[in-house]
Amino acid sequence: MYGLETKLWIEKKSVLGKELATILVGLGALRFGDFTLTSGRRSPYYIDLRLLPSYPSALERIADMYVAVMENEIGMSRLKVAGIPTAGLPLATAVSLRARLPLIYVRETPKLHGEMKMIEGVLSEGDEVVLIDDLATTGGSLLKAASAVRASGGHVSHAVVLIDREEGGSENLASAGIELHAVSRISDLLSWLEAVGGIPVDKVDTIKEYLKEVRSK
Ligand SMILES: O=P(O)(O)OC[C@H]1O[C@H](OP(=O)(O)OP(=O)(O)O)[C@H](O)[C@@H]1O
Ligand SMILES: O=C(O)c1cc(=O)[nH]c(=O)[nH]1
Repeated sequence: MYGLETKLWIEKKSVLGKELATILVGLGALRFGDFTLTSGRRSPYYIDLRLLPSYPSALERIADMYVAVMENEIGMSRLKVAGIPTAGLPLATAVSLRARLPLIYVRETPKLHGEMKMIEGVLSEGDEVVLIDDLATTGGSLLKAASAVRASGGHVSHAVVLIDREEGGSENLASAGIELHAVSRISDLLSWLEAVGGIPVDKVDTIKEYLKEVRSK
């Protein structure tokens, strides 16, 4: 059985998810069409969280949601946050400012001039690093960043995203010893939007069908 504090956090997190869904729909960040994802997978929906930094008040609220997840599910002492460019970097920067935690960022490929680094900022042997990205699909981008941080001596046990698209990311990260934390899962966002009529019924069905198909593979 969960303790009272955990039950309270579950309630709070559910409210955060509803607020997140409202922000996403309000900003037009939830798109429908035929999208090729970074993993090569084809998806009938896409969430564009790169819009968020163009709306500072929304970005600030979103940063506080990440911080709430970190406080309640990870603990905040002696952490560094690592932003995963491109989408994750402005979000991690906002989290770093709200939580007063040091920021590093992990390039996708090592820089080919200057200091030729893959990781920017101050990372020391043994530092506890929490990865921050906008969302997880397969978890491949987070795994790649975790490898780079670990190769430079950092410890990575947690990753935080706004949205878990529930396409294997959590399981793939768990096999590398990383717990995935998400402000909300796509299925929870969808339930709320369906309940309040936040998106058309045929769009809800499109995502549900897609999730069913992904899960059956
Ligand atoms: O869990 P995964 O299967 O790795 O997919 C999720 C990743 O895909 C997107 O990044 P993208 O590669 O489009 O790069 P960008 O942030 O630079 O636009 C997103 O921002 C995540 O980083
Ligand atoms: O998996 C991805 O590449 C991806 C999915 C999504 O919804 N949004 C995004 O920016 N990337």
